[in-house]
Amino acid sequence: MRLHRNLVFATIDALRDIFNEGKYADKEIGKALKRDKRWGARDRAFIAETTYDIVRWKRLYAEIAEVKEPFSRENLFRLFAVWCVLRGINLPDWPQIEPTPTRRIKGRFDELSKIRKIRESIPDWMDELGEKELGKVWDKEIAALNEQAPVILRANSFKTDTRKLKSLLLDENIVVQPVKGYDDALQLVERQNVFTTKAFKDGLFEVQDANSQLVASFLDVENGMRVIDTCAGAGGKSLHLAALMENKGQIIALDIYANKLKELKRRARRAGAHNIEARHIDSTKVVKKLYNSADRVLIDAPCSGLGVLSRNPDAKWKLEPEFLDKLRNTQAEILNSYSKMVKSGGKMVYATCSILPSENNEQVKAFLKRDEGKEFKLIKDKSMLSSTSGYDGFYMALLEKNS
Ligand SMILES: C[S@@+](CC[C@H](N)C(=O)[O-])C[C@H]1O[C@@H](n2cnc3c(N)ncnc32)[C@H](O)[C@@H]1O
Repeated sequence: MRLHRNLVFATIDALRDIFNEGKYADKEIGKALKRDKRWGARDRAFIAETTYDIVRWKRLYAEIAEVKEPFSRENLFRLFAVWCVLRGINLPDWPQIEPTPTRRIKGRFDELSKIRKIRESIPDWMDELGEKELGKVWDKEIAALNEQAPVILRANSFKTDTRKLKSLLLDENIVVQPVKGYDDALQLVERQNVFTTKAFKDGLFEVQDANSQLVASFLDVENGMRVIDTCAGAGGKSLHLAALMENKGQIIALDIYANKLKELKRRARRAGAHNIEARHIDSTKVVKKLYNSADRVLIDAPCSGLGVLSRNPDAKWKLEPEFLDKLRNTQAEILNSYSKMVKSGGKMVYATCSILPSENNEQVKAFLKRDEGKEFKLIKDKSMLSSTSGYDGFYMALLEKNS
């Protein structure tokens, strides 16, 4: 592989802002990609994938390169040199890149790979927590979460189906395959930008992980129901619920962030979902008004996101144990409060994109024991691991309120 100086420099600048200024990887990559309009698909893929790789492997590479944060520009180039050597790419003869003995990098890699938290490039606390909560499974799970996530589409059943969409995408030179066990899912054979396709602009699909596509179906919705998506964000699940309900009935999409709901409305228009009403939670009144009113309630709770590390590797470095404690309290409060929106005989799904029992089944168990949960019973739950499914880690529990 021949390395292009301007692409590498853009990558180094993005890494500087992500590592030293705490910026979000997806935003910085987006900014970097706008630097030169002449860059083609491969150039853009190089910047995105190299940046994500170095973010993912920050701890391992920093230990190999013997550099510490905050990283100077020289340090960032040393991390980049490690990336090159471990991928078998010849180091370019540039003044920014110190001549580094390849053998030394490989030797340190072999040595350091014996220690899991360094091999898997995660903070000490995360490794301890993963082992405490998942036991032996953690070893395989964290390895799977370090793999690059596949790109999965959800065919929008209002407008198309997987067979038709596959053929339309092929006309745009995008090859996809159905995913067994996931009715509306198509997997990209090769990573490509799908957002510029006509099919996307026409609202024929959303990009959504395969396991995430199981959540809306778990809620057991029917046409004509009143459904509340309490933590709707930009609407991934609301859009899916609207499709499952064939636009019949009502979906109320709530979130504490108005900007996310604005994006939800834009996506709903594109998808042709007309039965979603977005309501910003700007006071407790918004929630209270909805008590005992819904046939179905979805709580897609804010969580650690440990199940989606392959998609958001910078979460490894942004998450902190104290924040996780706060999140668990928020999850319990949300369960207490939003469960009140369920009508007698109605159902509720509590879901997270976490793999930690303390955010998942243990939250549900504790809820069922509290006063707020005494009218509910657990119908079924499902934990999805990345190491066994090949997709994001998710949890979902279906609960029913007594009639
Ligand atoms: C896992 S994300 C939701 C993703 C979304 N359902 C989707 O499918 O695209 C969790 C959401 O909960 C929202 N949130 C956090 N605290 C909340 C609260 N107290 N009430 C409602 N929403 C909350 C966050 O803004 C975030 O959008």
